[in-house]
Amino acid sequence: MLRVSLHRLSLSALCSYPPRSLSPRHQTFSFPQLRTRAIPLSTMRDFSTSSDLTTKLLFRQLFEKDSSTYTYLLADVGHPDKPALLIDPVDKTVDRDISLVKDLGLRLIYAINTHVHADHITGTGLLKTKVPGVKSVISKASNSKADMHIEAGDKIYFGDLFLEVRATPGHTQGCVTYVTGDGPDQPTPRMAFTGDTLLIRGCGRTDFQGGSSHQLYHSVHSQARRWDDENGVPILFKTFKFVSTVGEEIQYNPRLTKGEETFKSIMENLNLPYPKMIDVAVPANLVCGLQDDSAESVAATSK
Ligand SMILES: N[C@@H](CCC(=O)N[C@@H](CSS)C(=O)NCC(=O)O)C(=O)O
Repeated sequence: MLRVSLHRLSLSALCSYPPRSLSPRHQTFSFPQLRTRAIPLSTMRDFSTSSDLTTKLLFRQLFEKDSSTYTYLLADVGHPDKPALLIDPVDKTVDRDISLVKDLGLRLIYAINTHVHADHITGTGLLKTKVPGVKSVISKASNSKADMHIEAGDKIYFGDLFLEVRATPGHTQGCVTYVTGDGPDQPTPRMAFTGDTLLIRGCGRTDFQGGSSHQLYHSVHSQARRWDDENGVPILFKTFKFVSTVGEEIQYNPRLTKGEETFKSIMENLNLPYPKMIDVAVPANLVCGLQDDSAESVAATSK
């Protein structure tokens, strides 16, 4: 599933927050600055938006029903190229995503994963075969194949806008959260795409792929808690509701409002069945969803 989530990483990575400054290798991802007209954010209905957000950032929340995955499309429509990125695309819905990108006149430049998913096959590899120039992105700590390996503190530019990378370990090894940029020209309110770690009134399971309840708990309580102090970063995510905030989850999340020992006990006793696709999805997602560089995804070839 794709939601706004937190992922698992080392303590040193967590300590790297706030993000370090942009290194030259990341500056190569930026685009020249430009602005354009307002685009309404019809899917962001639970909190107010500023003029910055509505004039520059195009945002769409997309859904894949079989795995209940949310994919997010973001674009800088203030830039002449309208550069766009997809966060957590699913192989089954790649054609839908490409159609939308075309309809909106966007130029897709990145296909990004929050982590190595266990419940669906990523669409990043397939997007690369179908859309020239698209680069796949995943965290270095995930030990997965991709064009770009990011880590805490990195910035991913699309036009004048950017996402900050924050290490949020706990659900899987290498989980990261992507947070929209901070600054006078960046959209407000800021948004965090947490994948599966922090969910609205829930959190990702921690019983496989190097999951750790201890790390997940500290991702939220030692790190994400501070995000609200910055600007009130809302968490955009899936399942029943569209939007929450880090602060709201810290106050009301039935798992994460408990002490760490109680949280660990809750997580140890979830008794969830393994995701149906885990044996296919994890190996596939370690190689961008494609067994090789052909245009067929693992899901397509295994049917
Ligand atoms: N029904 C799904 C798997 C459901 C599941 O285990 N979800 C994961 C995220 S995908 S690995 C999870 O962390 N759930 C947390 C929870 O509290 O349910 C399937 O079979 O695909």
